[in-house]
Amino acid sequence: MLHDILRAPSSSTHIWRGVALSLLSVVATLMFRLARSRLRQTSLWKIPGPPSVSFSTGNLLQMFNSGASKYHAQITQTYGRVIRLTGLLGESHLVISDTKALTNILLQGQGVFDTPEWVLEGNTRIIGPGLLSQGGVHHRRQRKMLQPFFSTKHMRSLVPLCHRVIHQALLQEKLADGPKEVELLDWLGRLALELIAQAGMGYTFDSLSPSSEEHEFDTALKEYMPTISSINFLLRLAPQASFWPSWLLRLGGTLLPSPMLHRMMSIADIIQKYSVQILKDKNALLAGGDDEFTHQLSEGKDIISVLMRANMTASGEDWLPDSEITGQMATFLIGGTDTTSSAIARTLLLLAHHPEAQERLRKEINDTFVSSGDSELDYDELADIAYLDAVCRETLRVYPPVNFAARECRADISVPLSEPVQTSGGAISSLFIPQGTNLLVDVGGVNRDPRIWGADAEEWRPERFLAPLPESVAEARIPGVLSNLMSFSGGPRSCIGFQFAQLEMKVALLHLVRAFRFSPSTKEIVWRYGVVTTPSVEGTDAVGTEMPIIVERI
Ligand code: HEM
Repeated sequence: MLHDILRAPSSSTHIWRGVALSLLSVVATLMFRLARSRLRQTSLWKIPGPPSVSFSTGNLLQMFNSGASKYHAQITQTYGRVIRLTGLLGESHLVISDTKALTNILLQGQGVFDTPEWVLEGNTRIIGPGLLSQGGVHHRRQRKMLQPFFSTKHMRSLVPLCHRVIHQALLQEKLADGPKEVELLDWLGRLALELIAQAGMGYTFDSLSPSSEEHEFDTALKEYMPTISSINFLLRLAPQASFWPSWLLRLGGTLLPSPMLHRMMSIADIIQKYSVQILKDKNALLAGGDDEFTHQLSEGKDIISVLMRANMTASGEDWLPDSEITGQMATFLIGGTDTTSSAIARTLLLLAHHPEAQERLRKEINDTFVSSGDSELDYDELADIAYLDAVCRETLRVYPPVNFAARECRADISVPLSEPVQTSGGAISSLFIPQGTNLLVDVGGVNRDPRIWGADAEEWRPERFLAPLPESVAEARIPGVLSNLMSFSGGPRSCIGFQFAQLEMKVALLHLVRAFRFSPSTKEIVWRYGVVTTPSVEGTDAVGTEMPIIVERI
């Protein structure tokens, strides 16, 4: 048919001829780019890795599905610290847990390794221009501007707010009696949402008041991670559409027969709608004068309020457009909600399965309250509860909520390895990474590496952090922003909220473990692998997340 169109003499077919030629040139360009990138990557073919199971999707379906944690553990065990996976149409991906290579990759600087274009483009379309969507110099500028809000000094000032929000949450009726089975994940999600909304934006969604119905925003946030994980493949095409206007992209998305993509589009709309509404409300407060502004929940000291106030007198490149402020809000809500609720949920479930650890933690918490003599603990008193710190670290080590950090190599480079890797072409002591290669920083691979942590690396044993760690841990020089762990990644793109996340975990566990005893429900909990690992009940649908647990007031 294409042949007929190209040969058709009639002038009425000129348009069709033009369309066909354009299509041909797009396909030819894509084929050329594909061939060039595959040729560039031939040096990676000798790297050990599982055989590809599909010409079109390689190993990606095995690696990125909700039950992939077993596959992930199996390939790490079989192929070691540098693994080649096959991606779309024969593309090579590297999964790396070699700490020397990771130090070079993560700390190298964003000129060489940065978040992949497809992730940045997808985030821009879904979240807006926040920290998770920016690369290179734009990212550095935003990061520098936001960093002071995540400093230890600022964290100290947030402790009273965290206590207050958690007390408010504990007044919620369904946790008041017991023993009874409670779906705790939803509650933890609302808690994490309120904490980041109040501390980061001086705003409340009121999602903790006893009478509040499930807010559409809570639902959207809860479904965000499972939904985005399930459209991973489509997002990889995002850079091809980077020049498309939003309306055309939306039309294309609507026409694609993918219910999960449609759900993602409505989640993005809901997040956008509320971010814009929050900014509008705050602008109204700001217009009411300084008094009104400082009477917000955060007394005007939250990140967004400070940015807005600075914006009033800013000019040139210091001035932030509304889209960047709302993009930042959406970034914090997405980056700081599911991750934290998943970490607290995991810790409580582990404590439910390890009653002796739960008792020990409760005793240490109660002893600290007695010796402090205060009704509330400050930042240093919290930090001094050694077992609480050990429980949080060990949970983040064995069960990191985020399994991978993604990077794309922007220039040909060789990185040194901690130990030689046996390839089909002989042993190599440095790894050549061609430009354009996608990498997965294997967070769990480092955190649970038996050669670093010992033979019991897979075991949850908080006591390991109360004694000196094996020398192999220091020798590994793990490049994580949280010492010895990769759970928050490392380098200029590491988790900016890592101190806040730990503060939230500690304050939540402090009050929950003091007031309630937790034991496992009879329902089997499975942890679904995705951008963030989330709990659900065995046999329920792919985006449903829940964690029933038995709660009893002490
Ligand atoms: C236990 C909870 C959390 C975990 C495990 C976690 C983990 C991570 C990881 C692994 C990354 C990717 C880093 C990379 O690509 O190298 C990240 C990025 C990020 N996280 Fe977290 N996170 C948590 C909580 C939070 C919280 C509470 C916030 C609050 C604002 C937050 C905000 C962010 C942001 C904005 C980024 C992007 C940083 C950038 O690109 O510069 N996270 N997080």
